[in-house]
Amino acid sequence: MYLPLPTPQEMAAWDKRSMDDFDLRPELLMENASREAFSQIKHRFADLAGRSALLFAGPGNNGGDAFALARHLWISGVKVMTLHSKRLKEYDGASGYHLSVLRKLEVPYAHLSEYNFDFIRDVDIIVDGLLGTGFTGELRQDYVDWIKSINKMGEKAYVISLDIPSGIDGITGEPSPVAVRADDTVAFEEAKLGLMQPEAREYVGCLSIKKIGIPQSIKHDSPPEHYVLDVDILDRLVIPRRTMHKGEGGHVLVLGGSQALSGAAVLTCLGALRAGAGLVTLACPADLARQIRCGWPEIMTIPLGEGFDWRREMFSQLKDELPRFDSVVVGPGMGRDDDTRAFFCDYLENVHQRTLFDADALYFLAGDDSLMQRISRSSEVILTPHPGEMARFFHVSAAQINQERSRFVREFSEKYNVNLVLKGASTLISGVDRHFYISPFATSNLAVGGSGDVLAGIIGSLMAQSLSTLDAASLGVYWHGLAGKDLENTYPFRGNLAREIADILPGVLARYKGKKVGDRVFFFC
Ligand SMILES: NC(=O)C1=CN([C@@H]2O[C@H](COP(=O)(O)OP(=O)(O)OC[C@H]3O[C@@H](n4cnc5c(N)ncnc54)[C@H](OP(=O)(O)O)[C@@H]3O)[C@@H](O)[C@H]2O)[C@@H](O)CC1
Ligand SMILES: Nc1ncnc2c1ncn2[C@@H]1O[C@H](COP(=O)(O)OP(=O)(O)O)[C@@H](O)[C@H]1O
Ligand SMILES: [K+]
Repeated sequence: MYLPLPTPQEMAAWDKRSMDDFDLRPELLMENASREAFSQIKHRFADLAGRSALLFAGPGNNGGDAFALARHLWISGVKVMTLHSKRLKEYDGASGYHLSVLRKLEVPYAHLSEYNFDFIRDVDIIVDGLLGTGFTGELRQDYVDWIKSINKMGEKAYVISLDIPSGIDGITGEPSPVAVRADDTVAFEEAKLGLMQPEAREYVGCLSIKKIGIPQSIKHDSPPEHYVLDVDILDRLVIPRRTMHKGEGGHVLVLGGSQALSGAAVLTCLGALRAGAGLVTLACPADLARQIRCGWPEIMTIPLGEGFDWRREMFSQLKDELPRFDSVVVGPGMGRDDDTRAFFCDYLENVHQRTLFDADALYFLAGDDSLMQRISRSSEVILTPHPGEMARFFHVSAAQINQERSRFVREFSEKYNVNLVLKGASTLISGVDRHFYISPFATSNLAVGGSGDVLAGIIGSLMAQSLSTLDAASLGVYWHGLAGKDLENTYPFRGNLAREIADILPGVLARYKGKKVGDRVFFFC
């Protein structure tokens, strides 16, 4: 459901406790790690005997993993060359141990700085064991050159990165300034946070997570701050009873739409209906409601006042009706003028406890901290900004938000203590439980106008179906991402409509719910 995403520091603490409290020797963990990488290579190459492999072993334990792996490949008949970054006598600890076994087996090795890559013609397998979670800062120049050589050879050869592609920052996922482009990355024990950041996507290749024997209790006692959403989050949706009635599917109220932007509110309603809400009602200015009713018979309407514009007085018409709804989505296509703002302020005075704030509602909230104070510390509300909307809360640019997504989300959560979804590739969710949940999906098929409106409807629908707000957000973001990913098959060059994201939701659920994905992070390759 939620797979741990430790930072390098959190991972190092788990490693240390394995040794200190359980006497698990690092040589053993390294052996387990190398065996897992070995089985991944065997998965790619049916017959290993006679193949050639070039292993890059860095100065730390990541290099030790490469030494242990070199032994497995050698024993399987692979022509192995191990390239080490520091002098042999400088290796100690677990890496030194695995190196010594390798030397006894007389596996060929050479010092990286003395090795001439010009002589390499064809190599089948390249193992990247240069740098793992101990990498910090900017790569030194010799590493930049080695990584560039790996990537050059990798145009033809298969490249596997141990734990993390060398050069990728374990927290931000950024190449610093270059990084290995792997076909496969085998993350040991858990995927590290950086691997799930959008910046790392083009380097990681197919990511698998392989256990190496860290005791469960250690992870339980010191849980990480971040998690990635996993496919079994879909199991939160139970198969509906055959005898259910529509009221049991939840009733969502959408407050949105304006003359210029009626489509946004309709898309939110469609998202809610396709995500299984039994009833969806759109409340909007009367003339708009009349138009929408003609085109969308499934959407019920509450026509407010007269004309096409929002007015403060319209709220009195709605106030007494609010309790009959199971959730409210406010903001899509609502507009930003003063009268609309006045209506919104009145809504905030009487806010439904299960409210999702999106689009123009976020615009109003970001512009006036006193409005935010009215909903802060409400554990069942949720805000779903895209980076541009988030930027308004912090008076920075969207680019600045994207550079430090986790930091801004953390600051926001600490200040207001509400649930938050920061949209975009690798959407980030923070719950009032103070944990962070990252979506595994980056797909351009979701980058289309109206896609966020659909997401608001999905989450609103799940909130109405009695899921906790955090589960509704996590499941909604995953389901929406899965739909986008699925659309890649039909529309590899994009061109899908936002409406189609909503329309395929039930089919996507039927196809992927309960699907076993083993230890691979679904859809990452
Ligand atoms: N611990 C365990 O039990 C297990 C750990 N495991 C494995 O160990 C990995 C973590 O190992 P680790 O901590 O030794 O770090 P790792 O990334 O190999 O090397 C760090 C060294 O890199 C260097 N360096 C740093 N920054 C640099 C830069 N900017 N530019 C250039 N060089 C730079 C610096 O060395 P320096 O040359 O400066 O002495 C530093 O000392 C982990 O990812 C997993 O694969 C598994 O075997 C399972 C058991
Ligand atoms: N490259 C991408 N990868 C994954 N999801 C994306 C990507 N681009 C956009 N999305 C998702 O699509 C939706 C876009 O929402 P938003 O920007 O609010 O659009 P709109 O206002 O037009 O509805 C969000 O859920 C966002 O996370
Ligand atoms: K590596």
